[in-house]
Amino acid sequence: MQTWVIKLGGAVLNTENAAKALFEVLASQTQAQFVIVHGGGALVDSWLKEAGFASAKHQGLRISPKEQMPYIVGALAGCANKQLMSQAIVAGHKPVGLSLYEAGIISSQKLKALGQVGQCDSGVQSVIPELLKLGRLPLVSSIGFGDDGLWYNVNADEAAAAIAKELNAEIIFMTDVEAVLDADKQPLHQLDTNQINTLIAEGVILGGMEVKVKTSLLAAQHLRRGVYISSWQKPGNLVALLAGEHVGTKITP
Ligand SMILES: Nc1ncnc2c1ncn2[C@@H]1O[C@H](COP(=O)(O)OP(=O)(O)O)[C@@H](O)[C@H]1O
Ligand SMILES: CC(=O)N[C@@H](CCC(=O)OP(=O)(O)O)C(=O)O
Repeated sequence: MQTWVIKLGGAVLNTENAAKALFEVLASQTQAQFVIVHGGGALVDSWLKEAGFASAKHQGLRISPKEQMPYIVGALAGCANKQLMSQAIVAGHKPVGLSLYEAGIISSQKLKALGQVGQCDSGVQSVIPELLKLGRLPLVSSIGFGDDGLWYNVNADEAAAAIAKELNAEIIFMTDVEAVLDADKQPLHQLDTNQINTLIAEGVILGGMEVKVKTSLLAAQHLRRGVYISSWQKPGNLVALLAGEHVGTKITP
């Protein structure tokens, strides 16, 4: 059976029942098995603000000082993961919440200047195949651990791509916009390497979307086929994408 990794942007948690609607669609798609990798950037923003921290991003990645990590881990591996778990249960799934470590990924520091931001390295054995055999729905946060036992904040798009690679699975990125938009805010149906580089250089694609298109491109190159970025706002998008139809933006290798 084909395995699909679905990257769910954290903003899905701000729209009531949006995740539940998506999980209901997944429950109806019995021809495939699913692994959810989720973000929660907006939740991290609010938890850090409430705790009195300033938070900055560099090319879409949150600079993560050690002293902020308890809040970042609490928001992502705790609150966001467990909120999604609630909605998955209500939609009829039997979810299991995981961090990247249990999902087979070892993390390490990406760049000293970014603090505890992690990259995804060589794997440990993943428990995901066994969970899928048991009919469970893995819900993976983007909190990683290193061989050194330190915890890391990994961008959730990068985390999803690493897990898809590890599982040899298909991947879909579901975010809060219908498609990648051009300078006139019109949806772009397809993007290749050259167009991506140009739009980033022109400042049309920036922030979280910059990480997403770069990561999608790497995933597309690995899979040797197009990878889609679309919105979780219309759950029907997921059915169409699984059926191989065009929704949102296709990133081609
Ligand atoms: N060219 C672009 N087209 C669409 N969205 C863009 C673009 N450039 C930047 N963005 C921003 O990227 C956001 C999606 O990235 P991000 O917030 O990281 O999503 P997610 O949490 O789903 O991973 C959009 O909501 C939008 O604000
Ligand atoms: C290093 C880094 O940037 N980590 C992200 C992890 C969460 C995330 O990626 O959430 P979304 O998918 O909702 O954007 C952050 O702290 O915001």
